[in-house]
Amino acid sequence: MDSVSLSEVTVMRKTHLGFMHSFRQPFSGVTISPKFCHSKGSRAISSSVSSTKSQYVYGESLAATADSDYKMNGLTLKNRISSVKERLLLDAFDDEYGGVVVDHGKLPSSPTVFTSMLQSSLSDWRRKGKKGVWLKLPVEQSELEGFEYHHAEKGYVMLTYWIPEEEPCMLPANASHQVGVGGFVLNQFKEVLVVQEKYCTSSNTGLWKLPTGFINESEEIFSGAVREVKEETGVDTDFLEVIAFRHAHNVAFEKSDLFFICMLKPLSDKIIIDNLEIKAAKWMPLVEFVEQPMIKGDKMFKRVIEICEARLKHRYCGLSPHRLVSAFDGRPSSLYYNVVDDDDDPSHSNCRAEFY
Ligand SMILES: NC(=O)c1ccc[n+]([C@@H]2O[C@H](COP(=O)([O-])OP(=O)(O)OC[C@H]3O[C@@H](n4cnc5c(N)ncnc54)[C@H](O)[C@@H]3O)[C@@H](O)[C@H]2O)c1
Repeated sequence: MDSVSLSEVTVMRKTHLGFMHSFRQPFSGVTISPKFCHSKGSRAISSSVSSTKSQYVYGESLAATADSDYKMNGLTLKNRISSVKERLLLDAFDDEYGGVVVDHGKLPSSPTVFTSMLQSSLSDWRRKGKKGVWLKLPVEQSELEGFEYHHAEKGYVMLTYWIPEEEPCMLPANASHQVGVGGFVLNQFKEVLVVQEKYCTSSNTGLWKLPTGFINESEEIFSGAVREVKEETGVDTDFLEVIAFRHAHNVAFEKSDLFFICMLKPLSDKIIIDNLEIKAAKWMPLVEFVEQPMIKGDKMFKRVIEICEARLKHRYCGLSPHRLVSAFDGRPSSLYYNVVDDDDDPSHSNCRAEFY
């Protein structure tokens, strides 16, 4: 992913950012402490940028005394802020996970003001019990001599520069997708394993849904689905098939989303929920699950359930993973396909597998 996830931003007087020495203010006075947030799943960022516009709009009625002028939020202000720095906070929005997203369009141009506002803002967010802070550093506000941001990981920011002026830039773009998985787990009583999420949009409050999550870096889809179901519900499962996948765009900070819906066979039935993410989990009769207005009225989930039901009746067949090494790149990998009929060995057909 190409955004920096900051669990903590420490403001210091001197610059310790290595290459970021070349950043124009306001960032050259800021050190990002390496106290990184452990991110669950492959996504270092989340789709939570769909934030609710809210409170942290400050900076008005400044009784500043003058050293030099600077611009902020369209207002001409003074650069001496000692008398007001406690009151000056960065513009930010709440996200749906109890965090804040700083409005990067309204960052002050003065380094002193930025440093002070960041300090005050962090104190304010801490006091209010906020969790994750998202702070985007626009490339326009840096002096990188023509370099562009390519992507960022926890320990670095990768920059690129294309030298030949007469040739188009051929450097490959950053990764464009996040990969999610959902588990459809059905028991012998025709009950499906469902959860209620702790953090969700108001329209989804009370919805019983399939366990979903993101796969980790270098994790297989089949093991990621089993892990997510285990983490959220405590139920052990065996992977059976990818039943369908959805491709959606502009989901997380402009990145696309691949969502693999997987059929899993339950190996246990005792539910132990993950209190951090999940409000409740249970085995719910499939008929009741399907009757929920949000499922009934949602084209995707309605179709997913129809496909799963067709699969239960052996009228449909999903894709199962087959491990192989391709001579093309020499890497072990998983090829997902279905074996509908294998005359030599009918037991090979993944479409004959039962669910419980
Ligand atoms: N949740 C659904 O109802 C739903 C519906 C359709 C598709 N999907 C797919 O499921 C996959 C996973 O999506 P999801 O909705 O389970 O993921 P999500 O956005 O709920 O994130 C998973 C967990 O990560 C944590 N998290 C995410 N962003 C955070 C933030 N900004 N701050 C703090 N914590 C944060 C939360 O604990 C959250 O429960 C995706 O591919 C998505 O397209 C989900």
